[in-house]
Amino acid sequence: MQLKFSKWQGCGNDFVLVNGFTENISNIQEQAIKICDRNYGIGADGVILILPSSTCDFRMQIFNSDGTEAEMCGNGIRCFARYVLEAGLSDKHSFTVETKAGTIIPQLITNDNETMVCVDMGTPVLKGEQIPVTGYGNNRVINEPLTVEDHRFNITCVSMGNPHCVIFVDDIKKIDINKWGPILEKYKIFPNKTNVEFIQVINRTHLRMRVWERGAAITLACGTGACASLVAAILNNLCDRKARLELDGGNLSIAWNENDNKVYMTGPAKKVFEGIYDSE
Ligand SMILES: N[C@@H](CCC[C@H](N)C(=O)O)C(=O)O
Repeated sequence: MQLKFSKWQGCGNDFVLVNGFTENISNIQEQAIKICDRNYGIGADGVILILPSSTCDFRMQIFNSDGTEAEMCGNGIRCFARYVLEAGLSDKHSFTVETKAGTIIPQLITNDNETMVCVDMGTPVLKGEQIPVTGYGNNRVINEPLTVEDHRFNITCVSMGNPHCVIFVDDIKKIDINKWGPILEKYKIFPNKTNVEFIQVINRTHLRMRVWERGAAITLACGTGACASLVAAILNNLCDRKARLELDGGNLSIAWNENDNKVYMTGPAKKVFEGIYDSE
């Protein structure tokens, strides 16, 4: 199979983008594992398909590096938006994208030769059963104690279409993400597993974040995770409605708007290279 692709990154969270209008991948989940392999494949945190939609301008599908399909991807949708314009699939600078998390609306903004993408990420989901997190019914899960292997965490759970478990820590450098990330990702109260964010509050407009992603392990950034973390910080009265999220791979500006209850994310997206992938 020969596949035309381009490789993109948003804050170092990297993706292989494939134009589903012209390319056809059979066994996408199996192929995503091979494509994302950093030694034997192209190497990426995920594979994103750009597809036609019957309800929106486009449809996005995102597969993690372990082949599982996720509902949404914040860094990925910014790459998606720039790809659509660059590939000439649209000449509009804002359009609607159908995802498994609902309709997402990115908008491209160019200032001083730099293009950023501002995304209407929709309304955060806060009810336990809808996130989903078991054991809390339809209540919110805010700063709830969780003891795992004798270690006590305090968790705040938010869905941005995909599930996130946010943990505030005093010193992010002291957290062993490789140990706790996979344990929490698969912990029994998360029926669909979860992404796990560790946050150190620097001040009310600056949060430092590290992430363990469901289906992908540690990544340099997670856009939906940054949105969920800002919401979690506001729910715990730790920050203002708008803040800078400092991730390992760059910065995102996130705001939770009081008027429409939606979360807005602004950040970069860049093409790294393009090519043809030859899979056996
Ligand atoms: N990195 C993405 C999220 C990708 C999906 C996630 N691993 C999941 O399984 O929910 C982002 O930028 O949001």
